[in-house]
Amino acid sequence: MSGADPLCAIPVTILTGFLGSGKTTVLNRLLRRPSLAGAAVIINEFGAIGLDHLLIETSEEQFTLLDNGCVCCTVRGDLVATLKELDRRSRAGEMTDLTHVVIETTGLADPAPILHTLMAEPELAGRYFVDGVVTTVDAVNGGSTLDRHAEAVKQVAVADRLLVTKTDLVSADALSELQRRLAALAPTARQSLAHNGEADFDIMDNQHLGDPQGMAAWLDMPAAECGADCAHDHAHHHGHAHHGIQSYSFVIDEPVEWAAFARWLDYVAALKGEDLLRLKGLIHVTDQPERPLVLHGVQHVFHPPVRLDAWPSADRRTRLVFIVRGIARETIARTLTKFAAIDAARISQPSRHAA
Ligand SMILES: Nc1nc2c(ncn2[C@@H]2O[C@H](COP(=O)(O)OP(=O)(O)OP(=O)(O)O)[C@@H](O)[C@H]2O)c(=O)[nH]1
Repeated sequence: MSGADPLCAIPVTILTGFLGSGKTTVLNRLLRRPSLAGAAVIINEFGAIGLDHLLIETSEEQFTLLDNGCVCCTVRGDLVATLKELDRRSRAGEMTDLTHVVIETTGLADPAPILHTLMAEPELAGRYFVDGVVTTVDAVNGGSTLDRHAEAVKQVAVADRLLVTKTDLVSADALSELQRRLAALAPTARQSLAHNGEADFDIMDNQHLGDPQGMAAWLDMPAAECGADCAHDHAHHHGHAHHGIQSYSFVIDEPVEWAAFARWLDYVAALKGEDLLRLKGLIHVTDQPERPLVLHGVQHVFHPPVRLDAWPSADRRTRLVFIVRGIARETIARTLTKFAAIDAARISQPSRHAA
C-alpha cells in the first residue's frame, strides 16, 4: 500500500476511536500478548497534561509520547521523527527487534492525515507500511457520538477493523443495532468485540488489511474538523479546539475527600454530561493517600474508579483533564469549590509536561 516491501518493512497499526471509547484499555491488554512483545507504541495525548502515558503498561524503551499537539495536524513532523528514530535504534541494536508499531491517536484525531504521512513521507517509505486502522467504538455512547461528532464518523469510515468496546454494558439488542449502523458506515471493515477491554482479535492478524480502493474513497472525504483554531491553540499551548471542543486541566495540591468529590461528579454528570466529552483524573484521596484513584468519565458515563497500588510517578497531586464542548474552565473550577469543598487557592493550572 505504501510502496514498501512488506517482507522487510515494519507494519504500523493506527488505533483510533472517539474520546473514552477504550483505546488505551484495549491496547494495554493487547500488549500483554506474546505476539506484540516486539511492538513499539506511540501515544498521542490531548490536553495540557496527559495521564495515559502514566497508565500504559509497557517498557519505557518501547514507548513514545507525543504530547505537543494532535498528531493529525500539528505534530506530524514529530511522528516522522519518532518513527525514524525507532528505526535507527532498532537497526543499531539499541532496543528489542522492532516487529510492529502501534500509534494510538487522540480521541478527536482524523486518521487520514496520519495515513497520508505514513504513506507519502519519503523518509519512511521502505521501512514501514500501514497495516490497518483499528477504530474503537463505545457500545454505550457510540450511537450518540456518531450523531454529534463528525470526527467519530470519519474514524469509523476509515477503519479496517471496528472494535466495539464495553459490550458488557449494553443489551444484545442495542449492540446489534449499533453494529448494523457501523456496517452501513463502513461496509468493508471487519467488526470485533471487546468485553471489559479483552478484544476478540489480535492486532497482528490485521496484516495488510487496508484496501486501496476503499482508501482512495475515504481519503477524499472532508477532513474532520481540525483547522486554524487548532494550530493557533497549539502555538500558544493553551489547549486544543476542534469546533468548539476545548481541553483544560487542573492540579489540586491537597488530598481530596472522596465523598465530597463524588458529590461533585454526580453534579457535573447530571448537569453537563452531554458536553463533558471526557474527564480523566488521578486523585489523591484522604482515606488512602498512597493509592491514588484513576477516574474516567465519558459523557454521562462515569466508570467505576480504579485504585492503583502506588503512584505512577513522584508527583502526588490530584490531576484532572477535561475535554468539553462549551463549558468554561471557570465554571468547573467554581463547582469544584462549591460541591467538592476544595479551596480555590489549592486549584491551579498545570504547567505543561507536568508528569
Ligand atoms: N465496562 C467496561 N469499561 C471499559 C471497557 N473498555 C474501556 N472501559 C473503560 O472506559 C474508560 C475509558 O477507557 P480508555 O481506554 O481510557 O479510553 P480511551 O479511548 O483511551 O480514552 P481517550 O484516550 O481519552 O480518548 C475507562 O474507565 C475504562 O476502564 C469495557 O470493555 N468495559
